Amino acid sequence: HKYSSYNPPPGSLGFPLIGQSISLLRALRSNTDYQWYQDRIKKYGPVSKMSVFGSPTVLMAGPASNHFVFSNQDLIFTQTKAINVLIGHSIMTLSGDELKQVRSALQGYLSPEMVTKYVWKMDEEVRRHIDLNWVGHKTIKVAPLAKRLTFNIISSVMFGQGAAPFREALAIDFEKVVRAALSIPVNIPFTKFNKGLSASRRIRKLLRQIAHEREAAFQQGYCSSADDFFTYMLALHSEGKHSLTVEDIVDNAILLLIAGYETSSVLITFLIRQLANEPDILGKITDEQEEIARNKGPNKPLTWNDVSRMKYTWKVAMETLRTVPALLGSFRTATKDIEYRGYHIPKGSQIFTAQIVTHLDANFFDEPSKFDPSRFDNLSSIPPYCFVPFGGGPRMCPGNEFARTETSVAMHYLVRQFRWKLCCKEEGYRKDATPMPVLGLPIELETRSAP
Ligand code: HEM
Repeated sequence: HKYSSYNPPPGSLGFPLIGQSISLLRALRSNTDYQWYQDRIKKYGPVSKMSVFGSPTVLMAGPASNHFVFSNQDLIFTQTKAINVLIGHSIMTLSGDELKQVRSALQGYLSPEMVTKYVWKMDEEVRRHIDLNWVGHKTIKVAPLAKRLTFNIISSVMFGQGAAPFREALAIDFEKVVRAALSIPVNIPFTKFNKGLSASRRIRKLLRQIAHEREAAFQQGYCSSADDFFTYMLALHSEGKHSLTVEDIVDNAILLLIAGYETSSVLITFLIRQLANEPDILGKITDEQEEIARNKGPNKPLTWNDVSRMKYTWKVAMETLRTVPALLGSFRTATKDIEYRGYHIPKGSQIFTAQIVTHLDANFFDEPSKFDPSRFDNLSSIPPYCFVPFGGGPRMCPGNEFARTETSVAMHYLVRQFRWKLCCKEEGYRKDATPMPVLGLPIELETRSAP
C-alpha cells in the first residue's frame, strides 16, 4: 500500500490456500475451462486476481498479456508449488547467470543440429513401438501407448541404452510425478502429491546412479558428448560452459524428460483422435508421407531431410495444438512490484496466462471451433502472441523442433500402415495437468499396408 493510488487487479482470493483451485480444476476436468476464463474476463476484464494451486495469482488474458508475460524481465518462470518440490533445482527455478548457462546448454542439446542426430533413434523407437503395440491388434488404447512411445524416444535420446533395463519402472514413476503436478503441495499419505514425491525420490536415485556411471566413463575417455545427456552436460562443464553439479544435472534431466514426453504424447494422441474424424485431412497426410516413402529405399530409416518435407503433417499438428493445447499456459512470479494496465501487482504474485484464451478467440481465428489446418498456410496471417502452444520470448519451449520431428516420424509410419475408428465416438476429454481422453482413446484398427 505504499502507492498513493494503489490499484490492485479486480477479483478475490477466495478461501485461504484453496482459493479458486477447486472451481478451476472442476472446469478443467469437465473441459469447460475456456468458458471459465471467459466468465472471469467478462466479470473482471483481462487482468484479475484469484488464488489457484496454492498461490495468489493474477490471470492475464489476450495477446498483449501473452507478450507481457513472455517478455517481461521482472517475471521469472514459475511452476506450481507442487512441481517445484517434485522436480527440484531445475532450469525452472533459476534466474540470472545460472539460468543463462542452463538455458543455453538445454537449447544446444535440443537445437536442430542436435535433433538431426536423433532422427534415427526416433525412427527406431517408432518402428519398434508399432511392431510391438499396433501390428496384429484389433483395438488399442492410444493415450497410454503415445505416452510410452514418447517416453521411450526421449529416454533413448537422453540416456542411450543406459536406462533401458529400468525404463518400465521409470515410466510408471514419471507418470506419478506428472499426475501430482497440480495437486495441493501438502504431504499427506496416499494423496497424489505424496505418491508423486515418493516417485520423484526413486527417479532421482536411479538417475544419480546413471549420472555417476557416465561421469566415470567420461573421465576415463570412454564416451563422447553426443552419446547421452549426462555426458553432454559433463563435457560442457569441463569446457567451463556451466557450473552445475551432478545433482543439478539430474534435476534438469528430470525436467527435460517430463517436458519432453508428456506434451508430445498429448499432441500425438489428439492428432490420432482428430484424424479419425477427418478422412480428407488424413488422405492428404497419407499422400505426403507416401511420396516421401516412395523416394526412399525400403526399410531405410527417415532422415532430417525427409522430416523437413512433412510440411502438411505439421500444419495438421499445429491445428491440433491450437484446438487442444498440450499445456494449460504459462506461470510466472513477479520478482518486484510491477504495474500492468494501471494495476499494481505486488512482488511475489504468481501470474498465469492460459493458451486457450487466444487460441479459441474468433477475433484471431475465423470459426475457431472448425478444425482447419490451412490456417497455417500463411503463418504471418496469424497475429503475434495469439498462437502460443510453445510459449514465446526468451523462455519459449526449446523442444519444439524435437516435438515436430518425433510427431512427424510417428505419423509417417502410422498413416501409411493403418486406418482407425474411434471405439467411442462421444468420448470427451478432461484436463488434469494435461488434456486426456476420458477413456484413454480406444480405437479399432485396420491394417492398410504390410509393415
Ligand atoms: C508438443 C510438444 C510440446 C509443447 C506443446 C511444449 C510446450 C512448452 C511450453 C508452453 C513451455 C513453457 C513456455 C513458457 O512458459 O514460456 C515449454 C517449456 C519447455 N519445454 Fe516444451 N513443449 C513440447 C515439447 C517439448 C519437448 C519434446 C522438450 C524436450 C525434449 C521440451 C522441453 C521444454 C523445456 C526444457 C522447457 C523449459 C524451458 C525453460 O525453462 O526455459 N518441450 N514447453
